Amino acid sequence: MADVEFIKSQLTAHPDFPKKGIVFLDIFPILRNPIAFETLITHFIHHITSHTIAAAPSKKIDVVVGLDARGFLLGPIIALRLGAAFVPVRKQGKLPGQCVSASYEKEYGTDSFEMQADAIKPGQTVIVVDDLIATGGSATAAGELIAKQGGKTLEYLFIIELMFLKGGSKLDAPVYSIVQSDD
Ligand SMILES: O=P(O)(O)OC[C@H]1O[C@H](OP(=O)(O)OP(=O)(O)O)[C@H](O)[C@@H]1O
Ligand SMILES: Nc1ncnc2[nH]cnc12
Repeated sequence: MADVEFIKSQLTAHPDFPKKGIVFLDIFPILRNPIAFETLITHFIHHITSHTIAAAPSKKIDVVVGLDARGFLLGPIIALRLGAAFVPVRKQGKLPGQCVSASYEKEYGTDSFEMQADAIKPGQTVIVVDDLIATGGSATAAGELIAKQGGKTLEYLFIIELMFLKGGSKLDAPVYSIVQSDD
């Protein structure tokens, strides 16, 4: 648990950003500190190998999906360490070629997500990685895109979970978060 407290100690809170009434939790101080960043990635990998993969029927993860934009800072590193593919979910209009799309509402607005149509093959096992879950709108949309392609989401992983918004209850697979915030 010392690593959890260390990771938590790096986070900063910014009241009324990007809108009045939102307390924005910033993960970038973790990335500025190489020891904290390494602790974070090692923590995720330990959880994924000892719990997620151990519980998976196929005993492997084929694809790590990262959400635009802060999920891109974590997903590729985790994918490389697992020997898995990395697939981005991007905000609408950024990906070339045929895409699947899903609209969603989040804590401070609405958006649309896309994934390249051939990015996940039917039956592949997938985990979704992002910095934070608030309402769960973003993660729900990502889960829809994975399901549309026949992928099987095993777990959603976040650094931070805003417990009071109960976003995890909307998702089609279990949530793992390192830090749980009640305010
Ligand atoms: O659970 P939700 O209510 O959907 O909110 C969580 C999402 O909101 C933030 O991203 P944001 O859309 O602000 O995009 P950014 O990473 O590009 O700043 C955060 O990084 C999550 O992706
Ligand atoms: N409170 C929050 N802090 C940081 N990112 C967010 N994304 C949605 N809500 C957020």
